[in-house]
Amino acid sequence: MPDELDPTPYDALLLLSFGGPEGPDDVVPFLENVTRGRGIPKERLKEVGEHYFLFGGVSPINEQNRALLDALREDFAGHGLDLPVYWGNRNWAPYLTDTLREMIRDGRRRIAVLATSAYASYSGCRQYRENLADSLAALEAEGLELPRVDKLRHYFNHPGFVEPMVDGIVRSLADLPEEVREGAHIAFCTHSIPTASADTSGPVEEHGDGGAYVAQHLDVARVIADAVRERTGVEHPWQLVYQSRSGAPHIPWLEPDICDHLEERHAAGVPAVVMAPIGFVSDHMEVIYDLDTEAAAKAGELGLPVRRSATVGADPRFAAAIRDLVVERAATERGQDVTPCVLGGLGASHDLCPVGCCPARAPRPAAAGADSPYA
Ligand SMILES: CC1=C(CCC(=O)O)c2cc3nc(cc4[nH]c(cc5[nH]c(cc1n2)c(C)c5CCC(=O)O)c(CCC(=O)O)c4C)C(CCC(=O)O)=C3C
Ligand SMILES: [Fe+2]
Repeated sequence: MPDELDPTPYDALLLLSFGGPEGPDDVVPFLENVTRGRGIPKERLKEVGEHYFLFGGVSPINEQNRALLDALREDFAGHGLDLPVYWGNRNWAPYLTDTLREMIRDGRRRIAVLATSAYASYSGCRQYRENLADSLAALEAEGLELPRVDKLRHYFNHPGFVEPMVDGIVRSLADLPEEVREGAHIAFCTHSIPTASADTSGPVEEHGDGGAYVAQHLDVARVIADAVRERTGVEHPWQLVYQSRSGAPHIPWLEPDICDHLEERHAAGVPAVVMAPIGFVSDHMEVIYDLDTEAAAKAGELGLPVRRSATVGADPRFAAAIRDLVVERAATERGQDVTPCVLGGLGASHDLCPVGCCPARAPRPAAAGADSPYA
């Protein structure tokens, strides 16, 4: 029997994700959920709807979360961590409020929350905390006694998140034709966000332009590029690039876009590019459409060989990293000294988001942070 790991004070883990449509009839209501009050142009929405219809109206994200749940349950059972795992989404069933209601009915009082977003930013952090606050408010209005929810730290620099991505890039390089392999560049890809949200994603005084969002991506990209060099013996030049821009054209978002980057690299004589989607936890629509479909088509037009490396998905090392994050935070909450497991130069990010961290355009209640209205 493995040693028992102590999850005290936690009595459950909640996997908190985005959600996605599971058939053609789900697409429009899903997009309405995503974009409510977000000021996204109608044209952009029609276009994004088409991306989903191209895949039969099914986003892969829910299946991937089910696979991650299986991996987590297997990992916890195999390591003597007795902690039930639940799943709730922001934008599609199972909805967060329904999952939290079920958790309360099951007697869960202190819940660790893992969001399927590895980096700081409004979209990846505070928006999930607002979703938690909204759900808690709804359940309080139903007369239920609220549990305490704690959001686990950003895990972009956890080895269990980084190592599977290194493997994936090494595999993608090996998969390129031999004559272009050595000269290949790596494009580390992540979701573009408005530059104003990037700048406020963590203290600009500390991180400079692009805030914590850009700094965290650059830090992990450097770690991955170094590890790839160690594995292949080749120095592959790299750059952080962006994808999936939405919003109105006059609002500045992070650049360059991956498609422009491929054009620019091709013009500069670069023989091949590996697109490494480090901003995403699994192969969801942003990856299978924006990279595998759109950017791959652009590369095809250019005659530029490209490969897209794997996301962590349900890799057992990622499940083990999540176990580590739970056990680490549990020990911290019990007042013990812990040494967080991290790579790179930034160190472990905060357990508790400080007041005003990654702000929304209009202030709204957000749970699981220093400015939470809940215990
Ligand atoms: C940083 C970030 C992540 C990564 C972190 C994380 O994973 O959380 C992410 C993930 C995701 N984004 C997703 C889908 C969408 N995001 C949209 C819109 C937006 N995303 C934004 C940012 C991010 N998004 C932003 C600033 C907007 C503009 C509107 C707003 O300010 O809110 C829209 C509206 C249409 C469009 O404009 O594209 C859709 C449909 C899906 C599900 C995919 C699937 O179904 O497989 C996932 C995992
Ligand atoms: Fe998004």
